[in-house]
Amino acid sequence: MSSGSLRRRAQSGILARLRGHLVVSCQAPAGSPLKATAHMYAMAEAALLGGAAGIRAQGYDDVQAIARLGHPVIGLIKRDEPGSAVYITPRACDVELLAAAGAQIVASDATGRTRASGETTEQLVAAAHQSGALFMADVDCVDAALAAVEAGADLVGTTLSGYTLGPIPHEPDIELVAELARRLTVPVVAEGRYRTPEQVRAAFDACAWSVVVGGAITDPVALTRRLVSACSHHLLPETLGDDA
Ligand SMILES: CC(=O)N[C@H](C=O)[C@@H](O)[C@H](O)[C@H](O)COP(=O)(O)O
Repeated sequence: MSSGSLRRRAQSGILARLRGHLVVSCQAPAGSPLKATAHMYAMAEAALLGGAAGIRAQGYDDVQAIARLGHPVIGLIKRDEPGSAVYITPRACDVELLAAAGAQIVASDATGRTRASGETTEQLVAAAHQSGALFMADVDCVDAALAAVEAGADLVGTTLSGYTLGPIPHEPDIELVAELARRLTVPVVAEGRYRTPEQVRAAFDACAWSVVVGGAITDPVALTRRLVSACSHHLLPETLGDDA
């Protein structure tokens, strides 16, 4: 058995560690003052202290640092490529890098949109498996999920639901979680716009394997904005100005 297959067999224990648990996505958006590996590492430590079972992390350096904490890591590399809308781990070489950095699971766009490289989901799955990692398909709909499982994905996330067509909804897509859990035999991860304990519970009620929460925990800029929008200075008539 190749070293990749041996390592991958060990990784299936990773799925058991995530079952029924919260995974926290520790990623800082471009321009955030928190965009540094040290900050994301501290964020991951805080999430684990709070009871998260795993971390979703972006970029080689963050994945490598966070993997040292000894908990399951879902790794991805976000990269815009000309001529394609695919930006989550678009290439097989990204998959190999993430596995080398210590990600036991590599997440990649599996929406069915064409990758700039022309590589297929089968090729990215093969790269993950040869590197000893599991492949998480980030999908937006049922058809994409079915195709990803056919291509060999080990787990499927609703990560990209609401991000491939029209305006981004406010609520998470719990219906998609329920539908995928009914139709797939691989674990279904609920991800995207989860903000409250009620939503997390609803995802588990819909048979999610794990729930990934990002911005509601790790984006203080967005969290501050939400509360600032309720402050009374927004309600003052403009004519009063700041000195009133
Ligand atoms: C759509 C996309 O690019 N999602 C990314 C995937 O890695 C991240 O930016 C999200 O933060 C993550 O999916 C968690 O979602 P939320 O931050 O909504 O809890």
